[in-house]
Amino acid sequence: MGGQTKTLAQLGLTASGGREVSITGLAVDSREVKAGFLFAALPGSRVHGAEFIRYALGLGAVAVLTDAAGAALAAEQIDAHDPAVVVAEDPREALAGAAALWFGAQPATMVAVTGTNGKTSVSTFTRQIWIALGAQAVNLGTTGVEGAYTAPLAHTTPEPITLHRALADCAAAGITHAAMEASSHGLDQKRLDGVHLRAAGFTNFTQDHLDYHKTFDAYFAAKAGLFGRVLPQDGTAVINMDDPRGPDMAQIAEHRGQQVIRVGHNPGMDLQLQAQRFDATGQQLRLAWQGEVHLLRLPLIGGFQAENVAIAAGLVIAAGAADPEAVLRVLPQLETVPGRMQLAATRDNGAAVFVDYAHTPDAVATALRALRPHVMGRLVAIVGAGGDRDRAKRPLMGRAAGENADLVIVTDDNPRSEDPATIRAAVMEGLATTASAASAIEVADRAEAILRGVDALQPGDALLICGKGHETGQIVGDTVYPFNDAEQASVAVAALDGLMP
Ligand SMILES: CC(=O)N[C@H]1[C@@H](OP(=O)(O)OP(=O)(O)OC[C@H]2O[C@@H](n3ccc(=O)[nH]c3=O)[C@H](O)[C@@H]2O)O[C@H](CO)[C@@H](O)[C@@H]1O[C@H](C)C(=O)N[C@@H](C)C(=O)N[C@H](CCC(=O)O)C(=O)O
Ligand SMILES: Nc1ncnc2c1ncn2[C@@H]1O[C@H](COP(=O)(O)OP(=O)(O)OP(=O)(O)O)[C@@H](O)[C@H]1O
Ligand SMILES: N[C@H](CCC[C@H](N)C(=O)O)C(=O)O
Ligand SMILES: [Mg+2]
Repeated sequence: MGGQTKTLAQLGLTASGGREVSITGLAVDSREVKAGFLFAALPGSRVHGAEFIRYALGLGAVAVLTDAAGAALAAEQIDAHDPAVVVAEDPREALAGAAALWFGAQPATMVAVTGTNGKTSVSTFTRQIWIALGAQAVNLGTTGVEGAYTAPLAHTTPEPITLHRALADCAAAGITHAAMEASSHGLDQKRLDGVHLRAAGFTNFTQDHLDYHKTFDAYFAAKAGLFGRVLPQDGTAVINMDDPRGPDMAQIAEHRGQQVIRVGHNPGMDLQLQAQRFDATGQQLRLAWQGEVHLLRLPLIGGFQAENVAIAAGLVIAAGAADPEAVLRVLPQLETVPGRMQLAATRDNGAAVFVDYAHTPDAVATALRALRPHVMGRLVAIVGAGGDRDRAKRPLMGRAAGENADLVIVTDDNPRSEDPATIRAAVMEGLATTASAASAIEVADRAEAILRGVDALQPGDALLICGKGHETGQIVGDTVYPFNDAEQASVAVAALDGLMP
């Protein structure tokens, strides 16, 4: 980690007995420990990280950060080695603070966004607005670090060491503005508690990740932590009040003394979406900032993208510096977020093929309904659900597709360790009670599903390929096979319209 050393005190940590050591780096996984490191032995969902203390000491760890249970496990493993042991009530929170202090720099102006759907879209639009206004900006999340500096990320909200390394790299590259995604896992595990936020946004709250959170209340509480804990009191909350849980989130923010920018369709909103008109390539939007009306064109498909744009505009305004009128003036420059209602191909007969990342019941319904006003003919949907993820959402995704498309093709989407046929059956089961049940088909091979979906398109029809968005692989077992929905859409159109050799 760059040859630097820091004492525990410099990282805000106090070891038992007041022991002080200098450390040369931090690791959350024992396998990544190097000589002189602090090993954060965290309680996990499968195993307590403290089980690996002996291993970490063998690799040269000189300090251990853990909780009381971990300290008891540590006592059994500390023999010849004598590390400094920091016992924290919440070691994940302590690690977040320590990682922030270890890496030091982060972009001066940072905002975060949470919500079941729309985080990548809002953070990407926020970055695009900042860049249009002349700032050096990035977004960080599902699609990596993007914008004026780029780097890959494996998670939507990385654990604190990876996150603060990325933020420090951004700052070193001259990035002054960053918009990040706050996933519910990330919030629950306090991964972003060391980030200095000016503003935070909330998009919506519907079903996902119940495999991890177990209940809707626990899932909501994790998201609410962005306003109730991470965003400081002098920060500004930007809340989508159209969502049924928006008012609850606004109340949590106000209770903390935060300013609230309200976004929504109803009168009285700070950013009010007054009217939208859709056409084949985008939409016309009447958007008012505190009563001042602006008419603008967005080259974006889907009414919900205007909501995401309004939240992004709210975050840029909330983060300060830019004049709100200037923010609204650059909105027509926004571009489609890769894999979010992205026009991937057009058939010779004019029918369009869109790729979208809808992987929750609400997203499937929202994306299909949003496409409808842009389309004159029938809507064809390709849908599948991921393996090793919330099982309860599968039939609901099938139903959402069946209720909102005219023809549905059910296929595979990252079955991972599960039996793909069982996942497809659960999606089909949800479809069974819908109007599209009779015409629905199951096609295991995703490339073939796309070919058949494209083949079904008549003039004026559109196909929405749900679930993979920007992804470039199909995960079967532990193998990632190259797969790209947008590419497959182009291949299918070329094959059917006779452009293939
Ligand atoms: C379910 C989940 O969030 N797991 C996170 C959690 O791990 P865990 O509690 O499952 O860990 P565990 O396997 O029980 O092990 C406990 C501890 O022992 C450590 N360990 C384990 C083995 C070993 O040999 N040595 C060792 O030190 C582990 O690093 C861990 O700290 O704590 C770890 C350390 O902070 C995280 O790396 C890990 O994220 C894993 C990689 C993950 O895949 N998370 C996904 C589900 C995730 O976070 N996704 C969200 C949401 C995306 C979305 O919005 O859809 C994201 O932000 O990406
Ligand atoms: N405001 C919204 N309301 C409802 N659905 C939305 C909204 N924004 C996006 N979606 C749907 O959710 C999908 C994923 O969007 P996006 O990637 O922005 O969400 P995310 O919250 O970052 O997802 P993830 O949890 O995977 O990080 C989109 O492709 C679209 O189908
Ligand atoms: N961040 C989400 C992405 C899901 C995308 C979909 N293609 C799937 O694999 O289910 C998750 O890991 O649950
Ligand atoms: Mg995302």
